Formats: sequence, structure tokens, C-alpha cells
Amino acid sequence: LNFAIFAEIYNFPSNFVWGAASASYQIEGAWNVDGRIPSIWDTASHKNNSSVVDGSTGDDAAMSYYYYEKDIQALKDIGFKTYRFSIAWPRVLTKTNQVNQAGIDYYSKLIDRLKEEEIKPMVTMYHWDLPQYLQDLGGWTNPAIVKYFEHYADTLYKHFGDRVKEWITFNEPATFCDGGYSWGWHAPEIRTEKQIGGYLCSHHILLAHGAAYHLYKNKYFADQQGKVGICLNTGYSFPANENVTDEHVDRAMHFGLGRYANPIYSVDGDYPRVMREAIDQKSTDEGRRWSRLPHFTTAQVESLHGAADFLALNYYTSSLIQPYSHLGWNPADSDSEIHSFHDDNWKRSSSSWLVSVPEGLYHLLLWIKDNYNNPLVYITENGWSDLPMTIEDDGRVEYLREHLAAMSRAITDGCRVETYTVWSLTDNFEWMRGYTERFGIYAINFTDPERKRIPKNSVDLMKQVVRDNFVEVEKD
Ligand SMILES: O=S(=O)(O)CCCN1CCN(CCO[C@@H]2O[C@H](CO)[C@@H](O)[C@H](O)[C@H]2O)CC1
Repeated sequence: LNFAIFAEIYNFPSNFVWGAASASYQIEGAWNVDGRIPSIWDTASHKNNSSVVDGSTGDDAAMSYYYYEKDIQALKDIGFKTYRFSIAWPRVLTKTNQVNQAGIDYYSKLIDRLKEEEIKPMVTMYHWDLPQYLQDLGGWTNPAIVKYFEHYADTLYKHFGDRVKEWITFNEPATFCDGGYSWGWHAPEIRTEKQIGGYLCSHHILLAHGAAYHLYKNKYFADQQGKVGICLNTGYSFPANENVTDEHVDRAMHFGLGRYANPIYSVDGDYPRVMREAIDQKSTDEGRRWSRLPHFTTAQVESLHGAADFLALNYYTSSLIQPYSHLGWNPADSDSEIHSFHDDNWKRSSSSWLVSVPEGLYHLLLWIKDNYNNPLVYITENGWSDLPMTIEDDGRVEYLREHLAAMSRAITDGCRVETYTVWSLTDNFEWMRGYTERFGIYAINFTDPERKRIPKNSVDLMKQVVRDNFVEVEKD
């Protein structure tokens, strides 16, 4: 059977860079070794009544602190040319904000080995493992955190900036701000009414990103010539029926992605007008003396505007939307007044929140192009989940084929996407889902002391995509 007869071929630009992604707390283990201090995820996973569904922790995880050569071999076997990993703040700085040399040495060794194998290191500075002693001071809801983060960024640029040329300040603030400080289902598991904690977190994340960006430009760029971006996650909001308008779509997109992207990438900067006006009015209606959404000063708006060299984007899934007004729901119960939900026909993964909507990636990339003047985009996460020790991961193969095809179409339609790193290189600690949901293209048996990286079928797909620089999907 000649597959080509039944397949559509989607090509990629000749200079397109393929790779894989991971995060420190999810893979490293060695949680209390060589000077690493506790993070908010050590605290959350070590609790007696931990919310991690299988009671597991990242204490050992994939043991990449010891087995990083296994990760490098896995990358080489596929032919990946970039590796997006995160550096653990708790491993690099002590509680007195001095350098922990053992932590520096670990990441230096990893970076040197990647460079030897001609694999570009792309570093995420913060992928959720905040030092616990900073959370004890309020964490991301305390404006003092901006200074601590700026010093952490300075430390990273100083020690690794000669070899690392692509920096991502934060991974998915949309997930950890509201997850951690509004709803409480992410570390540090704090619940606050009406997203007050989440909005404080977002505000300080953006100020910290701006500080780290300008620090790089002012102090390091001349010598190091690298790029600094931020990693944002969102889905696309599809109208659920013909009564849902483009205005509803834009409202949903601005309350989601725009909350973080507008201050940096939009023409005017600052929070989206639709958010600013809605939350200020609602706060007044609630009898509050000031808005739940903090205000940037004019100087801060100016400083944040344009403060990124690329937009790192994590895409997993999308939603159908309906406004509260069409559902007769109380608008006071939500700032966006938009209800998001899944179409029952969308294929399901092993994660409750993850269904397959490839066309959402296409529409999202077009929306970013149209709303943010076609910024340089790196897709830094895209992936599927299956159950432990699945090797014949046909669901992931289909998901990746369809999403790579959607990305190819967006590039053909003018979107500037230059890199794709699949989530994830190996199975790892999936936060509150522990080891019950697996995102790796390599499987790991977490009772195996060797933590062998076992290729799933999707490894063969990625080898073919890297080799041929095209992907095939079956014709409908
Ligand atoms: O339960 S509900 O449906 O009410 C809400 C949950 C929705 N979240 C949306 C954000 N998503 C972040 C993805 O998280 C990203 O993707 C990977 C896979 O999760 C993680 O391992 C990465 O560390 C992270 O960057 C995790 C689930």
C-alpha cells in the first residue's frame, strides 16, 4: 500500500529546528542533593494529605540529575537539534542568594554535553519550582519577588550566557498563577476569591519578566547576542454556535492569552482594554476600594511593551465558547463571562483536560499573527498523554501528525514559527497527576533503578519528520 496515494504531505521550512522539552522538577530527582533547597512542589508533594493523585513526588522522577546522558542519547537517536529544559532556581541559589556551585556545575555539564552533540540548549528559567522560603514571603503575590527573580536571571546569564542563546523567563504563568494562587490546584495550593491572588501573580510575573529582559539587553546582549522570551499557553476559543460572535472570541482570547501577551506584544501594551474595564467595573460593583486587577504605571507599560525577542507558545487543546448571557448565567460570577467547554466528538487522551483539536493550533497561530504583528514564535510544548508503559502510542502518533500539519499550514499562511519542541522527551512527574499520566515519546518504568528511556512508536514518527522535514496525514 503506497501511503502517499492516501496521504496529504505537509512540508516545513528548510531551517526549521526540531527538538524536545522537559522541566527540572519533573525529571531531575536528587531533590535534596548537593545543596538543592526545597521548592513549593517538594512541599506540596511531601504533604501527608498530598493532592498528588498517586501520592508520588519528584524526589527521584527520571533521575536526570544522574542520568542526563540518557536524555542526550535519546535526543541524538532522533536527530533533534535543540533541547528545551528548565534550570531549578532551588539548585542554583541558596537561601542567602549566594551561588550553589554544585548546581552551577550540573547545568554547566549538561550544557557543555549538549553543545558537544550540536544540540542547542534552550533554557526556561522558571518552570514552577519556586524556592519555598520565597513562598513563605508570599511568593508571586509579593512585589518583592521581582528583585529576587532579577538576581536569579542575572546569575543564569552570568554563568551560562556564553553558551545559552535562547532564554525563556517563565513557563505558563496562566497555569501557575491561577492554579497556584486562585483555584489552589497547583503549588502553592492557595485559594483566593475572584482571582485576586492570580492577578497579583500575573502582575508580578510580567514585571519580573520585564526586569529580566531589560537586564539582558543592558548588561549581557552586547557580548552574548542571545534572545529572551516568555512561554505562554492557551487554546483557541471556537464559537459553539452561530449566535457566538467574533467579539466573544476576542474577549475569550484576551482574558486568556492577552492577559500576558498584550502587555508585551500588542501595539498598545498594557492589559487588554476589555479586561481592564471589566475588572475595574466589577471591583467597584463589589464595593472594593481598588481593582482586583493591579494597574501598571505609565513607565511600566512603556518598559514592558516590546520586551521580548520571541513568543514561546505551549499548545495542547482548545475549547468551544458561549457567553454567560446566552446561558442565563450570572455575569457577576466571572470576569470574562465566557463559558469554555469541549465538543464530545473531540478525541480524548489519558488526561481529563486534554482533547485533540489540531485546527485550534492553526487558528491560534493566525490569531497571534493578526493581533501581535506576527511575532517570532517557538512552539515549546505540544503533546499527548497515555497510560503508564504504553509503547504503541498510536494516539500520540496521530495527534502529533495532525498538529504538525496544522503548524505547517499556519507557516504557509505567513506565521513566523521557527522551532518545535515536543512535550515531552520522556515520561515524567505530571504534577498533581503524578506518574498516572505519561507525556513522553520515551517511556520510563519509575521502579527501574536504571530509569531506561524506552522509545514509543512516536519516536519513529519524530525520526521521520526530522529526516524528511515533512509530515503525512491521511486524507479525510
Ligand atoms: O483540570 S481542569 O481541566 O479543570 C484544568 C486543568 C487544565 N490545565 C491547563 C493547563 N495544563 C497545563 C499544561 O502544562 C504544561 O503541559 C504539560 C502537560 O500537562 C506539563 O507537564 C508541563 O509541565 C506544562 O508546561 C494542565 C491542565
